[in-house]
Amino acid sequence: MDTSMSTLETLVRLSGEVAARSSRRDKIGLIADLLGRLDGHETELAASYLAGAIPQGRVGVGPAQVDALRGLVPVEQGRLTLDDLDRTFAALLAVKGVGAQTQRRVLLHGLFEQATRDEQGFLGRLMLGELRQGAVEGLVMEAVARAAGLDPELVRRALMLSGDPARVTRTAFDTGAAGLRAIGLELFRPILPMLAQPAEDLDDALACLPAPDLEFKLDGARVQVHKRGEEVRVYSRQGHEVTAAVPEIPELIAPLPVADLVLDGEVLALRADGRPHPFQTSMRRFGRRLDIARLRAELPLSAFFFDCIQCDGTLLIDAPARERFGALAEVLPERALIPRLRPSDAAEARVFLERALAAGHEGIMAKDPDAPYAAGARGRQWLKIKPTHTLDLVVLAAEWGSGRRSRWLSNLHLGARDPAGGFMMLGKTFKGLTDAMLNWQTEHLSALAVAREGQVVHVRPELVVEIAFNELQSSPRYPGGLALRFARVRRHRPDKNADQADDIATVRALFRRQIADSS
Ligand SMILES: Nc1ncnc2c1ncn2[C@@H]1O[C@H](COP(=O)(O)OP(=O)(O)OP(=O)(O)O)[C@@H](O)[C@H]1O
Repeated sequence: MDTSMSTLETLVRLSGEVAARSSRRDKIGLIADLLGRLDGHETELAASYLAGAIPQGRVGVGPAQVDALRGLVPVEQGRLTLDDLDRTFAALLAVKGVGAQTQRRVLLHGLFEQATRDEQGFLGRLMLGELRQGAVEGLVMEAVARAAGLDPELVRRALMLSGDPARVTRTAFDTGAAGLRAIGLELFRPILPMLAQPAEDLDDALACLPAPDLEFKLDGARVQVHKRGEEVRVYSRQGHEVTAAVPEIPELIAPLPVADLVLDGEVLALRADGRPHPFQTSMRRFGRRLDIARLRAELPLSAFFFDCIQCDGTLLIDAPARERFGALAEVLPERALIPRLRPSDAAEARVFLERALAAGHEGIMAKDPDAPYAAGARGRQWLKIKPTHTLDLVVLAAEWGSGRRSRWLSNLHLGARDPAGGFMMLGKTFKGLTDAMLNWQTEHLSALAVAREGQVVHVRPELVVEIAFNELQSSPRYPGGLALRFARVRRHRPDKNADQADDIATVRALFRRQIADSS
């Protein structure tokens, strides 16, 4: 390796080069070259940091602290090694008790004072989790496979199960294919959820999956539940532990007579008549830390499970969906199973969709009964069928309101993700926002503010919002050449990261379909 540069400097430079290249092969080649040149511990650290993951997990540093650290005078010539970083992260986690804050500050200052300007930027993003993107992780894992001469599928699977890029890299280089195959699912370490693709409508879904299983699509929060013996923990879609907020789930799952269990499902608040509360109401319970007992009496949560990833010592991830659902039906009481049907024809499917909508639900899912559980993937094995068009977009800026709304950030500037990096603005809206939502977004967006320009507050592109709209129109005003018509906010999606928002390719595909439908 280039001995005139420290390993951190090399890594940061490479990360910039990878972002600048558009070809996936080039990106993988660059990363694989670096991994091949490093040795031992530094290889696994490099893979992990490039994938945006700190092997020790979260280091508990917030945006304000990072801003202060980035204000420190940088060095001209980098000298930090990846081992230096690793030691600092380990030390940060080890400090506890009286004086811990001061000690943490000293450690962080020590690190940032030895970093170049670019390294400071990289470290900040790494600690805030901003580098952790599925797409980048995929590239790094392919590079590991290439550098270690292994099947990329094997590496991808090991990462999916362990969620730990450093461990997968170490195993790939140390014990190869046999080691990777031995990596199983670890209880109490959530895996990425399988995701769905939108179908245009029921006919489109049936054309794609002629003999699907249909399920209600409930509008709540995704949960992954792990159980070992009596111990049960619940994780959000993002992999954060939320057990304390949803005591109904451990109460339901802990007594089940199986040694271990990993379940996938949705939790939501139902009214006394069994119809769902609006999503925002369900979210008042989910993710809550305080006052749970009181709120629980007022707003009880119900969990509905639709997948079983492990049951009683058997990993079911590669088993066909029908088998996984069979396992679910065997262990869970009927009331905790998602309403589900294998329709014998299109008419029966339509009745099921109408039943779901009449019961106040969002739509239905069509699932391939033979498909394995594809963690982290958004494929055609799961199709979602919803009657209205919605997109998950990212807030790029917000404008202070006027009149009654003058104390709130109101009009949102919305962008779709650009797979080449950044976001493409598609329009603005202040419609659909209740006072509670205005309060919430004003607080959250203020914390993300980076610059002010008159009434406009530019923010870090992190908040995802679900936008309903009537149609797309071509527009020379916006960089993607498209704009939303009659856009309104359906809800904030704090459960999603910006890299999970819809991308411009999805928007363009919608536009093409719209043109085809109207011609
Ligand atoms: N029966 C079901 N099977 C799978 N997912 C379901 C089901 N019912 C509700 N859901 C929810 O729908 C989502 C599936 O759609 P997708 O994978 O596209 O996630 P999403 O982007 O959050 O979708 P949306 O915004 O439409 O809820 C899941 O994440 C889950 O939270």
